[in-house]
Amino acid sequence: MASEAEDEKSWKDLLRKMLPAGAPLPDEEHLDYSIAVEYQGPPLPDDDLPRVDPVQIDSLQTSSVTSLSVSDLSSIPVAVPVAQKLSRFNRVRNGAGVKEPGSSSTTSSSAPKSQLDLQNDREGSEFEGADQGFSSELPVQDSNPQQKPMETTGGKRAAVVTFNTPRDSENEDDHENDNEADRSSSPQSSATEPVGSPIAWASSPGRRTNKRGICSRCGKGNRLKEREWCLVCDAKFCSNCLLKAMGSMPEGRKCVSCIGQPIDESKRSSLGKCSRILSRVCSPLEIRQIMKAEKECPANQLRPEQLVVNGRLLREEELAEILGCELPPQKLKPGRYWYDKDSGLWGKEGEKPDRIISSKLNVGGKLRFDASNGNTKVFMNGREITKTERRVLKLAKVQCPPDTHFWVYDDGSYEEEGQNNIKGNIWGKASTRFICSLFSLPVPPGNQHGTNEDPTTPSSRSVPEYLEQGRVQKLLLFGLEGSGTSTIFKQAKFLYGNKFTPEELQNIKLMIQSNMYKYLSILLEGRERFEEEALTENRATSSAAEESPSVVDESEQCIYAINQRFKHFSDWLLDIMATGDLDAFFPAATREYAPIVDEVWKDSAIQETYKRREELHCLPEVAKYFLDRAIEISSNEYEPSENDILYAEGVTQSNGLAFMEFSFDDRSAMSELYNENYECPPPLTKYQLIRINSKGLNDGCKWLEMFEDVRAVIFCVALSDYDQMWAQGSGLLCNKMLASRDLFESLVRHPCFRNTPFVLLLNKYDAFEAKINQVPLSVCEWLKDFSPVKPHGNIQSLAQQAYYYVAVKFKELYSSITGEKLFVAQTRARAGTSVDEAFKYIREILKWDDEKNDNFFAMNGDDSFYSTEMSSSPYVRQE
Ligand SMILES: Nc1nc2c(ncn2[C@@H]2O[C@H](COP(=O)(O)OP(=O)(O)OP(=O)(O)O)[C@@H](O)[C@H]2O)c(=O)[nH]1
Ligand SMILES: [Mg+2]
Repeated sequence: MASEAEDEKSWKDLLRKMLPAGAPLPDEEHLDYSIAVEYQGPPLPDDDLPRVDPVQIDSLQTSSVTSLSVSDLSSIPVAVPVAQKLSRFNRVRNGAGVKEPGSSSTTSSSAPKSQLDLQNDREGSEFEGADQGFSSELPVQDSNPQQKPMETTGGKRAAVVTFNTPRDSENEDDHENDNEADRSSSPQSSATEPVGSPIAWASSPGRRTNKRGICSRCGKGNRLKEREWCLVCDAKFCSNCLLKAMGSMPEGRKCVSCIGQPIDESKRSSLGKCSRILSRVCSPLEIRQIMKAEKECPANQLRPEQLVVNGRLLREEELAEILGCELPPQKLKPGRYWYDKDSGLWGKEGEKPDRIISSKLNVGGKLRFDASNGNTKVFMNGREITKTERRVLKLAKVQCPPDTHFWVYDDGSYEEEGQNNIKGNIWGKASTRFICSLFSLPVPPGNQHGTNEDPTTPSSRSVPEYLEQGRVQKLLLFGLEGSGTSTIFKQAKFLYGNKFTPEELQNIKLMIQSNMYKYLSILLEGRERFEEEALTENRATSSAAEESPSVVDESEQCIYAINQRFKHFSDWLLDIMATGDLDAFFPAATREYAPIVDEVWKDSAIQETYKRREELHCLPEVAKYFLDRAIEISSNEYEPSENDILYAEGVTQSNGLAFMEFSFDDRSAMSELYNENYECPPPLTKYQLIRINSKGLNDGCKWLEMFEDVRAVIFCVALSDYDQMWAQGSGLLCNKMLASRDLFESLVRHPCFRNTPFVLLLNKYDAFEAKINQVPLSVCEWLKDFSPVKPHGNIQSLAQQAYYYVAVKFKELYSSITGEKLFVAQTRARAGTSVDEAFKYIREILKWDDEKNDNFFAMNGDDSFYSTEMSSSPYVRQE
């Protein structure tokens, strides 16, 4: 390792070469402002830089520290041609020291390097400022009280622009580690290590704290700051230190001292993916080179000894064969895999198939029967298949009783072992390919097998998209009956361009028409009940009054009475409903009976009955919406409007499971930032929205197990349910909000969703707003502690306060189970904009979650813009 003196000399030499002949070396005063001001020793010879001992820094007094704010910097000319930027880049590549000589602000042409640094610093500072705006200013928690004055001005963290030496950062790290021994050894090491050399700190990884967001080099920052990670040692750097620590990145993002070393495997998925911070400090051309090197350089490649296939370690040539084949496994990571070379199926050992790769590769050992840990007694090419595979085969109508042995070829054709009779093509049907995609089973890429299905059926229409399963993000939408999941689902369909086909529209029309009869029959039945009750009451009161039985014209006295014609119609309809034969009469009867439906609905007896709709259990809110238009809806020409479809019940209730695929414009403010250096934006992310209604859930939760790679669970709760009762499976009535909470809890605890983020949609906010002033939230046992702050002098409405309170209750519950943060959004599902906002919010959560996992952007969930933290809720009654 070069000594400090040598290192300083070498960068000074380099600087001289870069400057015009005879130009003086820039003085030190812009180098590290805080340090330069502090230096009070005798004048130094030109070649001797002030060396500041970290201990000395510790002892600095606040008064002697000058900080330069971002606004000060803006007066310094900062235009830097690309060539200069590159020359700086190369300088770092050459391993020159990192303690940057500054330039005088007036000699712009003679000091390209330090101007760039200033620019970088400025950019970094600006960004940090923006960050703070986003995070509502989090002060850095610094455990070193002496250090604090260095960074504070007037009690607030100033945007200090310094060229911090690693000595400083070590020092800060030391404090964070509380490692006295380390600290005392620092001055000594400064004698042998070049000040500011990345090697100086990189060779002592023990010094690095894993504190979120703290730069491993300068020791500054907080958990909200963007950082770039070293792919090898996990050290992280702020935008100021990034290039100094990583140099020209010949193997991608590695500290200079980590070059040549294999990457940390947990970061493999981020190879070649540029981060925002990098795109800020490098030009697009540089980024392209770095990303290419990161993906392609030998040191970052998988090594054969990292892979076991069918129980055997791979050899060099086998790995080459896998990686070089036509259809290699994507994103291959070290691990144990199984491979069926006849079908091309490939998966992780003990798991269901993950993808289909090229067949007939000579790699690994022999496929074992228990390779995927199946227990179905159904075998495919000798491997016992998993339950999910069997379920999908069954849905695809492939006969597979126990002890079936299939032989599947790489074109998808299959036969029973030893029968020499091809029975069909497993992936031939579009519907099968769709089901595979839904349950995360692989399908051959491309539509190579054609389709023998009618291209107008929904499943075959969308097939090419389903095949791109790698990029589809599954969103599971749940909720208790009536919470609004199907409304949200339909809104998403309208919003994101999924049109209903003419066939679907026709079915919806029939459904709306038949629902109308259903609603009317509920009203007629209720009317009968109310009439009987009223008459019984009448009889009781009149017999008590007169003591003598008299003939009373009962029908005239009761507001629930209807005329004979209506009575006939009512009896006929209720009989049909009782036998469950409604569909047999429609649509034939629809037009014929439309006038009488209209008349009956407008009849005063029915209107009186409707007034007591709270007592009619199954009458949905939308009954009036449709019955008011009975004639129009019954006509042949009727075409359901978007609203009709939205309000119609039953549109999404097939098997308790409905799905759709969509994508929407991803260019949020954040993604624009991210992509600003790229010519072509990345393809739109596809989402698959899967709605399971609560009936489907009750079914032993069998569906859940099949959705293992869900990106997010969206749980929908109707806010206005807090005063509603609901019949549980056992028939017992309970508060509907409590029932929702219990269902939510059971999903959160479900092992399938252990690592899946949850988003809670508190829906029906409009109905909630209307109700909350009439019915106190505390009628729900779980919400009885709600104590609103009096509206007087309080800008938040009662509904808003109540909403936050409910959100917090769910958040508390969620975090008590998972220790994680629950994301909450408010919706009014009948309004498209509200649902659109909710999905955009969900999209940001997914991006955030991705970035969190990729370690690119270590932001804590607590800082979500949408946070409704407990601490922020003043509505929890303080005991
Ligand atoms: N006022 C209001 N009504 C809503 C809202 N969201 C849904 N609804 C209505 O509430 C009723 C139930 O909504 P659905 O979307 O069918 O609820 P679900 O979750 O699908 O329930 P099931 O279909 O019973 O499984 C429908 O009449 C919707 O029109 C909302 O935000 N505000
Ligand atoms: Mg519904």
